[in-house]
Amino acid sequence: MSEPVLEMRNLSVGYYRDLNILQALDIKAMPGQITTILGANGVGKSTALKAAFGFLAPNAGDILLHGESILDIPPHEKILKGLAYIPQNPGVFKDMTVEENLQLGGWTFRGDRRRVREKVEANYERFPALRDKRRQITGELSGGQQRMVEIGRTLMSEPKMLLVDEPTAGLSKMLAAEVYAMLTDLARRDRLTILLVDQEIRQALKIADYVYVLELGRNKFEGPVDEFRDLEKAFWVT
Ligand SMILES: Nc1ncnc2c1ncn2[C@@H]1O[C@H](COP(=O)(O)OP(=O)(O)OP(=O)(O)O)[C@@H](O)[C@H]1O
Repeated sequence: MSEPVLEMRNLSVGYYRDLNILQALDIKAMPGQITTILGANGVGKSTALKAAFGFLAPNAGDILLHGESILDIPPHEKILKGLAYIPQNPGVFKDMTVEENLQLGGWTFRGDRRRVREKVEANYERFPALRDKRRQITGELSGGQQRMVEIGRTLMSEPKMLLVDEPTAGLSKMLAAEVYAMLTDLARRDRLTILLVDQEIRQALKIADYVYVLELGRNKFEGPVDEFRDLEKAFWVT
């Protein structure tokens, strides 16, 4: 049995002192798998990802990357350890071109221009639409295309594990399908480990290997995705 890449262990965390949104949460993301966290609005799914990346300090519990606590490691150093976070709201630099945004994601290569060029090229292969728009100011792109730029920029740093929050929010059906296909590809082909929070329950279940369902900041149930085929039985979905 392999060890988890990322583990939230007994994690209690919130936005105000003593007010825990997540209460003794246990989540494991296994290597090369897509693990999804599902639950009703406001149960704390996004909070779990923010805490995992170090934007919130837990009141109790631990977060482990390859078995080592990362609580004291600031977010930018987590990127150097192969952990990347794609938040819900696109954080692209709107005044810069698409290519400049992608290049910025290559800061981890510390000036190795050839490597940055290679990775930018790899992104154009992944998202051909971005190649066509490479010289365009990112703020002029559609919301969906900006989302692509953001995902592409995150992948520039060659992460081994991705925390992904609502990756298709605001995307057209076609772009959303591309994003899900890309996430599947990253896990199956490149063996990335993915922890995915998604409102699109059916889509998430199509690509996930393992599922956690939260209720009011706590674990409700969990299991391999096959146990969630009967949505009515597993959820509130009708
Ligand atoms: N920045 C914040 N400051 C204070 N409270 C917050 C903040 N962000 C979220 N919360 C609260 O934390 C709780 C969990 O929010 P969170 O965004 O993690 O839920 P979620 O499960 O991701 O929901 P959704 O599916 O609607 O995005 C909510 O009650 C929310 O109001």
